[in-house]
Amino acid sequence: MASLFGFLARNLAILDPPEAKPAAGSPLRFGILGAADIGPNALLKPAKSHPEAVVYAVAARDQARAAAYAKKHGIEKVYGSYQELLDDPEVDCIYNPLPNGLHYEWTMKALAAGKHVLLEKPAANTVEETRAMFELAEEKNLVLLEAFHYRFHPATQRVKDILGSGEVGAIRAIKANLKIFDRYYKPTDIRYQLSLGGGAVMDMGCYCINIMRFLAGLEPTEVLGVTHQPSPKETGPDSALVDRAADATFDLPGGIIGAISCDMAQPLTLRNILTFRILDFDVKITCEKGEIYLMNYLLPNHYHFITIKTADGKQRTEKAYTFPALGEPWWSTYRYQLEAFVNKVKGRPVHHWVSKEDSIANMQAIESIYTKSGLGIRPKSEWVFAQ
Ligand SMILES: NC(=O)C1=CN([C@@H]2O[C@H](COP(=O)(O)OP(=O)(O)OC[C@H]3O[C@@H](n4cnc5c(N)ncnc54)[C@H](OP(=O)(O)O)[C@@H]3O)[C@@H](O)[C@H]2O)C=CC1
Ligand SMILES: O=C1OC[C@@H](O)[C@H](O)[C@H]1O
Repeated sequence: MASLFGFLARNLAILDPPEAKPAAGSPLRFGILGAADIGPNALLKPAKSHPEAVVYAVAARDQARAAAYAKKHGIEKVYGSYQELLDDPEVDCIYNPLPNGLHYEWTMKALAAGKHVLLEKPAANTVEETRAMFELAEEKNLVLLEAFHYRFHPATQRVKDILGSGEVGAIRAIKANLKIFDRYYKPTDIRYQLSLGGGAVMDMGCYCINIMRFLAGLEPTEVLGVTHQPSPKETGPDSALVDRAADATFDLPGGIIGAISCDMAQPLTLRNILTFRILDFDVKITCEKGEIYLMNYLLPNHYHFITIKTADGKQRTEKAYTFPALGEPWWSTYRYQLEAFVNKVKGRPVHHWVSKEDSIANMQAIESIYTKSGLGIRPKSEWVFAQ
């Protein structure tokens, strides 16, 4: 009963977080590029409970759309073009949730305008673009973070700590899944458009790859095999080049085998429903002296569990919603991420981070899968950076 109450209380607070009292000094003013669907969960709600973050402006290609979004979410300033927002000197930080294929262009423009950037995953369409963005951020002494929000949550870090403790011994294999059911995304969704950087490996596989690399603490040396399903024909002329779903296996140093499985439209068959395959956000780490399983690594703030099986046949379950000295049970992955982002911009220590090298290596693994599958890497931006 107590845990049911905890679940409900936590999830109600995630939906409508308590408002923080503004801290003394000037808050960081964020501007959002695009009236994006993910904006409320990834930034607007987390900022509400952050004493030093304010979402001050939004820009959309259509000013009326930006105005409607601003009204709905209580955003002060509205722009009818992304560049106008970047030109606003009142904006300190940009949140870039544009389609993947536009990440590079608008992140480069934001950095060139002197703004820190919280950039949605995957960082860009290619490794080359990813590297260029991070190099410009370094050159300009600005913060750039690829928004792998799940990495900032205590549950993810707890799994990493258990692995590091030696309790279950060395890792032998990691299998990460991320699947969502059919009809969750419409055929017109950005995720199905090749020119916008579509594909399951880009959209969902990027998380599977990221958690595999993070937990192993190693980079894959080779893609051993890939299978993929093309997107439905009604998604557009490039559907054959846009993976609706993909499975890949990797060789990691030390003989570790990594496997990922992602699907943007898992068929709603009775078998898939009964075997819990239609919503699958889990990771299993098989080790020399046991096994760890994390159910829901993507959004563990809503609900998750970590099962630890040891060689002596014992099994226990853990949950981690807060760090010993940071967070509230209702803090979402995005709220933990915002905490780190604000601290980084303010020059303070951060509890966790996703580095430049990490983002480049993740993109490298994505490219390796697309190359091995024969689909080819996603098209690089036609926009050319001229400083
Ligand atoms: N961290 C997370 O949990 C999540 C991350 N994401 C990532 O965020 C990004 C956006 O995803 P999501 O919010 O679902 O996307 P949306 O479909 O809401 O698109 C985001 C914005 O892209 C803009 N846009 C610009 N050019 C185009 C174009 N040619 N076609 C369509 N849209 C365009 C639109 O802006 P305008 O308003 O100006 O028209 C739109 O508001 C992706 O990179 C995705 O991977 C998505 C979901 C969850
Ligand atoms: O968090 C997420 O999960 C589902 C994906 O399709 C989305 O883009 C993403 O970032």
